[in-house]
Amino acid sequence: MRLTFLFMTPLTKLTPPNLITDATTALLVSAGSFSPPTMLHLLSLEQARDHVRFVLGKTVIGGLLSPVNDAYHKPSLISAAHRLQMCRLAVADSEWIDVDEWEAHQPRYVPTFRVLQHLHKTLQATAHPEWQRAQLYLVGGADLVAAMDDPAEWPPEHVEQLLTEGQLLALPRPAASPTQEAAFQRMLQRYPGRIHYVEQAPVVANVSATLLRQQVARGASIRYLTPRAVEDYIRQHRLYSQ
Ligand SMILES: Nc1ncnc2c1ncn2[C@@H]1O[C@H](COP(=O)(O)OP(=O)(O)OP(=O)(O)O)[C@@H](O)[C@H]1O
Ligand SMILES: NC(=O)c1ccc[n+]([C@@H]2O[C@H](COP(=O)(O)O)[C@@H](O)[C@H]2O)c1
Repeated sequence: MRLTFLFMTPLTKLTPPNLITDATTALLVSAGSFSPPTMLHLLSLEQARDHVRFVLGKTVIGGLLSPVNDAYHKPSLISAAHRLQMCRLAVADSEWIDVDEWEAHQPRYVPTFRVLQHLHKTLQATAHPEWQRAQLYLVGGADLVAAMDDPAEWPPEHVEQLLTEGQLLALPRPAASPTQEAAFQRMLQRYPGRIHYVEQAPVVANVSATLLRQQVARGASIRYLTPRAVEDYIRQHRLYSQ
């Protein structure tokens, strides 16, 4: 039997309730493959936090990376054990971003709205109203939002549930195709006020996990594209090198 209950969402990096003076609080979560995590995954959360603080006027109590379950079966996925460890290394020096292992340790694939549901329940189970009332924001690239327009990939009821549990915070991603652009615009129109677009994000970069895997496979540098500890881990374990 797998002891999935042992993998609790970590709350240790959340802003202590006694330091929260704002009435409106937010928790940010980034769900993805993280195969491997890149600097842009981390920068996206930093830029999302600034947007929520300065534009939406809320106190951000924390940020989480939620690596997808192995059962997602995306061809580029390596085992969750490696992806979790790389994510832990990536956020080790962050005072506010942590890794939520719950999704990766479930016995099957977890649709993203369930990840948010689980976070909501976790916050409700604390004794702190400042955390309990935190609004959940799923942070991702505009490509993630565009993908939600495709019912074959994202069943509409999953998107509806997701936007009942929380809101979306999208960052620009370069090299979007016209089809993706159109899908993104349709999503913005379909869910007014539920999708926030950080159009003026100070840093927009064409960095993806795919790029890092390609760099490693051809023996090229990934320095500064991911934290040094992640780079070292990739080399030590000879990941992505075939
Ligand atoms: N350069 C980037 N700018 C903005 N968002 C990004 C960037 N890279 C990744 N993201 C977002 O991070 C989230 C997690 O994505 P994921 O781990 O699947 O990354 P990816 O780099 O797109 O992966 P892959 O290249 O393997 O498809 C997604 O919402 C994705 O849009
Ligand atoms: N129906 C769903 O909830 C659904 C569908 C597709 C992708 N996702 C999520 O989106 C994230 C990014 O996936 P990709 O790496 O395939 O873009 C992952 O966390 C994945 O679980 C969720």
